[in-house]
Amino acid sequence: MKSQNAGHDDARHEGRARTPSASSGGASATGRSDAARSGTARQAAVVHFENVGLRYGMGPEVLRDLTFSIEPGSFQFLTGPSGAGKTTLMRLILLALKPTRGFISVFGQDVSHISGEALTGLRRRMGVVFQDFRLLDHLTTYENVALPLRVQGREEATYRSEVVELLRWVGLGERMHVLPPVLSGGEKQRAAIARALIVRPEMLLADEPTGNVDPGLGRRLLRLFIELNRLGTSVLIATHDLQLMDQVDARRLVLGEGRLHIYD
Ligand SMILES: Nc1ncnc2c1ncn2[C@@H]1O[C@H](COP(=O)(O)OP(=O)(O)OP(=O)(O)O)[C@@H](O)[C@H]1O
Repeated sequence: MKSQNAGHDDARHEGRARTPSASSGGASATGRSDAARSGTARQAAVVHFENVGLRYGMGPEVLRDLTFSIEPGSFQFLTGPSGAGKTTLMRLILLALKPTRGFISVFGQDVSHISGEALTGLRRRMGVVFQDFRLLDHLTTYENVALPLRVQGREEATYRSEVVELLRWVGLGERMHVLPPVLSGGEKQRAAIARALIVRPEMLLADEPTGNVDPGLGRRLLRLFIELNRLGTSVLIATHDLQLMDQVDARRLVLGEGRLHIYD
């Protein structure tokens, strides 16, 4: 594995993005400038950050000069000590926070001056597993997982078997008709994962998705994320769990002291 400070990582990411002649410097044989190629790399990336900084209120900068891309169909872990800014970075990607400085694009779209409607459209393309699950207590497990499909306006008859199959897969077949308050922490986590996966998102963001489950189930959930990734979804998993990360030879984004280091 090699480490690179994400702040000096542009050339590698341009090479990674599927742009012709993206690895050489200056004007290329195609006649396109570095700036033009960089623009294409941004458009090709699912997420692109350039010199992004974030501070809460008048506090110190929590994230500094983050420059990196998440490519279509890629799989990566986001890690770093407690308080390093993993959740903050996820919230920036989710467009729940605005950066204090720098540039962010999501699905090729500059999000600095985006309308509320366009923002909702971009968010719908992402599946999210929050650390605190965010299940609705008055809906059953089945209804929670089916909710994103209902919001899309789909008829229950078109998705019922899909939802039931996914619930069985995550081991909640017997718990689909109960309300979240009676689920265990691990069961809530699996329900939250199923709800994120049911829409087959283009990008999945998961904050500590195996934090409340035993190692066996953690491996099973990891396999589910890998399978989703094989089907084309870009996956970003924030975790402290070294054992989990050691099971996959995946890229690691490591936050420390406000900076991002990337290990491919
Ligand atoms: N809403 C907020 N207002 C002010 N400071 C905040 C806020 N949210 C987070 N912070 C601070 O920003 C820093 C990064 O927090 P964040 O939750 O992103 O870290 P983390 O890496 O996800 O931590 P953990 O692994 O413990 O979940 C911390 O110092 C935290 O105290």
